[in-house]
Amino acid sequence: MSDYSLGQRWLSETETNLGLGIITQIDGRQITVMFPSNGESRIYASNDAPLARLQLSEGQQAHHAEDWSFTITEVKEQGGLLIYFGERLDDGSEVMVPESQLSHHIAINPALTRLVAGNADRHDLYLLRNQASEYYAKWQQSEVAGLFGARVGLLPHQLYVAHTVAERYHPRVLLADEVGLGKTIEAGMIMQRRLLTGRDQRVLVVVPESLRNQWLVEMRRRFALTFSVFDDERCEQLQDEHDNPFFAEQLIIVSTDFVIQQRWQEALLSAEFDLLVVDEAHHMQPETQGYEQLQRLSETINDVLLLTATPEQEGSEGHFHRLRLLDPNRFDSLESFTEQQRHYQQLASEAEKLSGDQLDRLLDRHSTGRVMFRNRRKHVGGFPTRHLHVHQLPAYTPESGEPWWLEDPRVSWLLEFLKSQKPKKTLLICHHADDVLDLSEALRVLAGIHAAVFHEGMSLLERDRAAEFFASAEDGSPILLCSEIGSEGRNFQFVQDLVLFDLPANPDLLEQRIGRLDRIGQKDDIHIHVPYLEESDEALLLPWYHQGMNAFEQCNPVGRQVYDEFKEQLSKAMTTAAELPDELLQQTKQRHQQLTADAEAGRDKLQELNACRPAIAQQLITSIEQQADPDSLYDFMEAFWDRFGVTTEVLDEHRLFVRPSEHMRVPAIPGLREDGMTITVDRDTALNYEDIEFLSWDHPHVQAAIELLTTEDFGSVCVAKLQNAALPAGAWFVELDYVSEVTAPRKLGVQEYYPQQRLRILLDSQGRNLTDKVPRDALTQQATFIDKKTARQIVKQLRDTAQGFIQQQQPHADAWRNQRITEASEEARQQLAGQKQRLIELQQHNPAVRQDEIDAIEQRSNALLEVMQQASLSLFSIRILFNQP
Ligand SMILES: Nc1ncnc2c1ncn2[C@@H]1O[C@H](COP(=O)(O)OP(=O)(O)OP(=O)(O)O)[C@@H](O)[C@H]1O
Repeated sequence: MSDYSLGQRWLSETETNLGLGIITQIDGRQITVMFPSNGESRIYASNDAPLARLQLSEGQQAHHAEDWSFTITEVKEQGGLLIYFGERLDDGSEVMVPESQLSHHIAINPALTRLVAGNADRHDLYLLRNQASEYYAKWQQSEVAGLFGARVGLLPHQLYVAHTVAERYHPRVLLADEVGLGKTIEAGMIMQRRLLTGRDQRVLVVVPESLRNQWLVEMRRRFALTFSVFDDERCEQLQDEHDNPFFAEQLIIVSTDFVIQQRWQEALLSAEFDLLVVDEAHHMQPETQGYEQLQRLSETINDVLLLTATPEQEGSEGHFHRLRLLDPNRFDSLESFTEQQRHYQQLASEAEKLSGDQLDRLLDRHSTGRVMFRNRRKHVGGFPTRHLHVHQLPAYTPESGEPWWLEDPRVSWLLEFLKSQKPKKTLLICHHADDVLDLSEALRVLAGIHAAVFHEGMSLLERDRAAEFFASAEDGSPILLCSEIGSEGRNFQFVQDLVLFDLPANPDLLEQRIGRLDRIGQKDDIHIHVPYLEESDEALLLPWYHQGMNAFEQCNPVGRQVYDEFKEQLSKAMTTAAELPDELLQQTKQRHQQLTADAEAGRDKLQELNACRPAIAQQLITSIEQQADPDSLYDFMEAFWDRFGVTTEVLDEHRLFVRPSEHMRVPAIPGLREDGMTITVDRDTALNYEDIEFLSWDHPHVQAAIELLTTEDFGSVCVAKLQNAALPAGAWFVELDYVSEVTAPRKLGVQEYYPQQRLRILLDSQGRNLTDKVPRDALTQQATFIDKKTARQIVKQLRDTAQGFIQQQQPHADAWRNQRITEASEEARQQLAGQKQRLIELQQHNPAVRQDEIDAIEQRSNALLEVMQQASLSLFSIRILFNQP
């Protein structure tokens, strides 16, 4: 008598992806099975059909074709058909479901489906799948996920800032490290961690036009982040296809001028960016269009990073307003902010006695605390010495009609200087673009030198080409002539000689100019040359800076304050005197010393306490170094490439070439270029060879490999052989891996509290739980390959018993999941209560703290607790180990 009846549900053993089929015809020696998932039918010989009957049991969950689920309480058979009795999950009502009414989407887990269908993969694919899942869980839970993959040296101050800021639910901070300490790198790291962990998805970067390309290149080169530059032309083109052109990309760079012109204001405001980054933010001055636009953007975008090395370059009021833009509750009045600054010294001595949360609270309440991070060279260390070389030259009176450069003694000095410099390179900065053009003409006419130039009259492309021409070691230009736009943000640390052809009156601008050379990556001492004419402005400014403030050879954090106090006297002296009056010099000196001492004991001390906590920074570095584990990463990827048909060719100890082959298991793997790519897992090699891929757990190709292995079926069921003489022949074990995770809108940031969780259960052939007694690795070491045919036979022989065991374990797995939910909920509740408390405390001092912000924390907490209750539990993989000594 045939086992088959019309209406029975069967799985195809060879094509489990067809879902659950239904017998629609039994015709002598043939049966027809229809698969509703794609409407196709298959005809099989009834004596040899590769089919497995789906028989669910008591306690299991099943899914009805009308899209509801139920828990089976009883199973009966009637005329060859199974009838399931049970309780609906949604309304608790009792139901009776003939098997023909089951959904074709198999409600049970894919691993179990494959087991039932008698399918098994190779042991190595199973191991790879489990490794991928373990690595993913580890990565998700790592406090440094997203910080592995940047092509940078691991510098404590940068990692501390990046980690602290990226951790916040909605970070809004001013990154104000001194010039050249790596604010762009910090911003990149914050972005990377937030993008990879799903906290942010859409980023808008606003930078001065002169830095647009540098940002683009730096983000690609250091972080493998591909930004798109948007300008008028690009937006106009995109307007045809998109109502809002900014939705065309996720990572966008625009220039500050683009934002200021306001043409795209409404589109920018409604483009749903998660993170706004503004470089050289000191230019955004209150009561300007730029500031207003920035303010509006910062009101609609939750996460904001403002970057400036000289926060007070345009005055302290502007600084206050930018802080206010970040946290209007904390910085509600200029008067109280100014008043607070008067007490910084007292605060600093109190703060020095505190640590951890107590310190944070104090800094938060009474200084720029949470909102501003300023690291200083002095504390970072390792910077080269700066040397000043002054060259006094006679004044001259221009003769009418002649170009000035024919007579100006600074030009002849420059020619001699360049001769003596060969083959070293020189950067020259002066204020005006006109002077740059004239000097370029002078060098060409008088000495046949082709100078690279960089000024606001050039297109962006021309500027970047000029910078490249200058940087080229073999045939590049010996000098780059820059107007003031080259004095901010650019990277020229491969140069050691800076000529200041004129001097700015603002000390912060001077610091910015020197910062082009004095930045991370500068390996040698720096030489600053100031050729100046007697009786010129520079003849006064030079001693004012040098003797008055030592501003050339040292960083000058109080320069702007000194300038504010003396600018009128200085400007008057420049119009009336040939030399700096001694009295003014002495006053400047005294005041500078005093302000420096005050700042050291007050403002700077507080900033230092906030900007980097060395023990935490060191811990982050240790975590990255330990968890990066390049050897395991390499082994894992090598096994992956091998199983998925990617060819590899060893180039040297640290470099490997990988390329898709014709025998790929899947058509394409994200992050792997079609024409192949050279990779390394070694950080130093990645820093030395910028054109090769730095593979880390953060890299898109590694992430794609992990996703492929864990979300598809590869390796979900396997059979392996044990050869253990201490055990009877035929003894067997089943090892189950469960995964629990929460699906929720990414912005809720649920993985912070409930990352993917894993549970392992090992049972022997009597169903006894041996999980704690026999670790996974011990079994893996003894396990050997079994051929596919034997594996299938074993699966078919054991699947019913194994299924029964799995069913028995369900309550245990459920209890484990519930425990995880309870723990994660408690952690979320406590942490969010702390955040709420901070705002409530602030509100007591500052009525501007809005109730809706406090409510927002409460709402997030409630939403998190709710979604975590829905954490899924799935059987991720099944391994059967069969003893054949
Ligand atoms: N951790 C690092 N590893 C390698 N290079 C780094 C690192 N940090 C910074 N750099 C390099 O040092 C230079 C200065 O960094 P960056 O441009 O981020 O500084 P910045 O503080 O933004 O400068 P500025 O104040 O001039 O705007 C850049 O060339 C950058 O690539």
